[in-house]
Amino acid sequence: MSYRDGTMATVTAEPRPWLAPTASAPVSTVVRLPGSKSMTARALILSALSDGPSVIERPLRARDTELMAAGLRALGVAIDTTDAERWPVEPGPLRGPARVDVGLAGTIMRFLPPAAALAEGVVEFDGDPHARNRPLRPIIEALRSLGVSIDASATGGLPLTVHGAGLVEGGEAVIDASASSQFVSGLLLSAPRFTKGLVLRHEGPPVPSAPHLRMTTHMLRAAGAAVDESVPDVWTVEPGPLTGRTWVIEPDLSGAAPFFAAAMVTGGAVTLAGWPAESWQPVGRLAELLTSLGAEVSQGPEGLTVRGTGTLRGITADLSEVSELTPVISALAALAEGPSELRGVAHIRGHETDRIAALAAELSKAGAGITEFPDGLRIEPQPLRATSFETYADHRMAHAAAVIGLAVPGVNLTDVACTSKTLPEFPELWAGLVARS
Ligand SMILES: O=C(O)C1=C[C@@H](OP(=O)(O)O)[C@@H](O)[C@H](O)C1
Ligand SMILES: C=C(OP(=O)(O)O)C(=O)O
Repeated sequence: MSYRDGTMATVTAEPRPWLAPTASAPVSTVVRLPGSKSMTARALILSALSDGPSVIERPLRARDTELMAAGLRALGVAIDTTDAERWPVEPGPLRGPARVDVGLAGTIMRFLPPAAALAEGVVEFDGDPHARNRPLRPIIEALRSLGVSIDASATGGLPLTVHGAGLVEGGEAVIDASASSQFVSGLLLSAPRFTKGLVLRHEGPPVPSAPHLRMTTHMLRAAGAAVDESVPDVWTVEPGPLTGRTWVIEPDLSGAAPFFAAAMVTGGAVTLAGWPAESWQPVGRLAELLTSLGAEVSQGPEGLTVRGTGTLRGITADLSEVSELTPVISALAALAEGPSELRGVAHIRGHETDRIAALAAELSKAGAGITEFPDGLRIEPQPLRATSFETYADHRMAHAAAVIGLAVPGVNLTDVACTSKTLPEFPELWAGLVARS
């Protein structure tokens, strides 16, 4: 059997030890960052499932999105990623056999299998060693209940094989999406193409990352789908065509978080250029959190600006809506004037690494007082010290270490290359930021 191979774009960079630069003056600058990972991923899937061509403007070009594009190409979609600013997508009949490398991307391992189920032929999925530990079983079981044939590992995750039948019947499904909102997003994104559409009901502890679910439903509607989410924990997607269109991707708000943190730690100001007047990302929640930590947040024609005030307060916060911000907020908490308690994020133990355990271990090594809870951390600031900071192949652990390094000389990251997951330019952008301080 000959495979079209979606694994060729894998850039598993060699570990790159890195001494985090320390800031000697306030960081004050305007940063230009690439597009949102989450929006780029959704735009790629929706464009691939549309009945005409699309263009993705200002996409994120990073490991997660390049692997997503490679996976879709392996299924027969033409995606030209030559121009960093503009990716034309030409959908074609989805077909296997194909192999998809998901890297360590939750978006790929949860968004692509439902699309692969629409293909004709066998589609195999695997990824980085740790990707095999990330939760997947609920979405696989939901797909099976919708009539899709899938072989998964004994643990219910990767590696897995989807036996695409060229169509998915669809209908009603029940899922426990408390371990990841991406289970819901993944099913909804392909649902307009299911013969009967989808009525998906969540049963279990609350679904995290509500803003990401809203991003999914907004983008589905923008592509012409009829979606109803008026009943809590129930999403209804009518069957129907998706329309090709131009997607303009917003700058990545979570990717901007460490840069905003740099302004806060150094008493400077960082503006994220190109921030839209209306956003599909949870900018209100981020502004609220940074303000309670002591920052001033404002929006103007130049972009979104975060200003450090010289005060960094500890906070008590439920981060379930914006859980991917936990590492950077934890770094700020470790440098704050008083203790913080960050809760509501049990599911981030299933992110790129067990982020609660990883933050507890590395912040303790740096000298902070840490109490670990099943769903979060209490952080007691103490004078911090030089340390070897393990990054666990997790881009956001690297961001957290970089933020601490601004204030603490001698923070040595075991690897900064893991930032290529969402921002390959991170080390250079960060060094430039500090050099200008
Ligand atoms: O749908 C998405 O694009 C994402 C949803 C969230 O996942 P979880 O709900 O698993 O936290 C978020 O943390 C992740 O970085 C991106
Ligand atoms: C949780 C994250 O990623 P993923 O999309 O791989 O789940 C993240 O980027 O913080």
